[in-house]
This record gives sequence, C-alpha cells and structure tokens, in this order.
Amino acid sequence: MYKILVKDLDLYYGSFQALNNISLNIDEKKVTALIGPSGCGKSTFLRTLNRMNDLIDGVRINGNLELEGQNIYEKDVDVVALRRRVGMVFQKPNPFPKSIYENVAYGPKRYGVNSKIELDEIVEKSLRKAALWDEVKDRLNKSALGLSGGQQQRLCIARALAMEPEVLLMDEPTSALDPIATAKIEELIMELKKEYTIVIVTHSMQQAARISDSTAFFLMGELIEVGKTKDIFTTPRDKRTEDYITGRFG
Ligand SMILES: Nc1ncnc2c1ncn2[C@@H]1O[C@H](COP(=O)(O)OP(=O)(O)OP(=O)(O)O)[C@@H](O)[C@H]1O
Repeated sequence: MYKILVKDLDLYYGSFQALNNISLNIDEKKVTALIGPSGCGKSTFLRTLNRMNDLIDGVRINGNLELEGQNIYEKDVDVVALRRRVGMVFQKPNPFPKSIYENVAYGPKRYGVNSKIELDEIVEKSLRKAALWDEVKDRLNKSALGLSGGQQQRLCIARALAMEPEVLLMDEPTSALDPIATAKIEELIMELKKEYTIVIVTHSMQQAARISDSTAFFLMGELIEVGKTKDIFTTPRDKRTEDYITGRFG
C-alpha cells in the first residue's frame, strides 16, 4: 500500500530547477532510501514531503504530492498539522538546550497536552520506542546536551515520535555518528518501520542496502531508477545506477 504518491514534481530555487519531473510512490510501513551523489536533490525531495521547503525564499513547486489521497500543497492544508503527521529527523542531532524530559514533552505541550500524568506517559512511551528509555530513565531532568551523539539522535527521534507521526523523514541521520551508534539507529529504524512509514536520505550505500525495502536513485535533480533495494543493488536497469552503486562515480 502506498502512503505517499508523488507525480510530476518539479521544484525550483529561484530560476534553478533542483527537481525535475519526479514521480515516486512511498510504501506504507516500509523504509524507502534516497541515494545519489551530492547535490542531486535528495534532501530537497525529502523536504517536499512535509513542506519544509516552504520555509525557503523563492521556492516554487509544481506537480502533485498526495498523503493518503490528499494533495498536501493545496491552499487550505494546515501545514502545522501536516508536519505533525510527517515528522523529521536531521543530520546533526539538534536537541534543545533543555532537559531530556522537556525535549520530548515540548511538542505535545505546544499542541495542548497539559496533564503531568499524560506528559509522563508520552515521554516514557516515546523514549522506549526510540530505544533510549533504559539509558536515560534516571536522568530525565538532566540536560539533553550531556548525552552522547548517538543518544542525542535517538532523543531527536523520540521527540519526533512524541508527536505521533505517521511518516518519519530522516536526512542522513547517522552521518555524524560512530559505527556503534550508527548500528543502534539502524536497528531502531528496522523496529520503527513496523509502525511508521520511513523515508531516509543516506550517503551510505551499505546503509541503504542494510535497512531499506525500496531504493530511489537520484542524479542531477532526476529520479533515475526506483525499485526493491535488492534489485537496485544486484540488477539495476539503468547504466547510471550501476555506475553509481559500483562506485564508478559520485
Ligand atoms: N536553499 C537553497 N537555495 C538554492 N539552491 C539550493 C538550496 N538548497 C539546495 N539547493 C541546490 O539544489 C540542489 C540539490 O540540493 P540538495 O541539498 O537537495 O542535494 P542532496 O542530494 O541532498 O545533496 P547532499 O547529499 O550534498 O546533501 C543543489 O544544486 C543545491 O545547491
């Protein structure tokens, strides 16, 4: 089943066209990896999925992008509600300079949860889902900035989960982490896909091969090929995909 349908999507930064006629469907409760050389438009594409590009001046978008049948670029769409449904985790862990508890409770408080009991529940549930609870349960009121990089990234995942999203967008979530912290996040992603639809940008083809169900290969603003990860890495149809995955360029 598809969670997101993208059809004929173009994106311009001013006069520069960064995405050219992208059509790509995102499977529900699967991991879709976006790969391709630097500057090919992976992050730009990811950000179109929850309208993060709206925040950038001079961006223009054409085409159709549907989340469960609704065009998310229609005028009456509530963008705040959209970003709750489609959460995001960034490359560099970016916890707020607040306590671990407050980092996770922040979003729910902003959308109106005031009860301490309810917030406690959300914080524990989100931290458990992010595989961080056992490591932090005795220091919830300590600063999040005292956590290791890998723990900070899992905290950012917990913060996103606290909003009860349906889709999680991850923009190179492990590129700032060491191999052990990376392995933990990868394991977590495999667990999270039981409940969430995940789209991940990665520079690591090994990572895409390990954790994703589908892989989309981008090159200079175009989607060259998309398919089951196994097929993309063993029998790519396009010569350019083959060149990229065998390390001949990029
Ligand atoms: N805010 C912006 N204004 C103008 N051009 C931009 C902006 N953001 C990205 N671009 C351009 O759009 C193109 C795609 O960039 P994007 O960051 O999406 O690529 P990417 O594949 O994610 O690259 P990387 O792997 O290096 O992060 C690049 O040519 C980039 O310079």
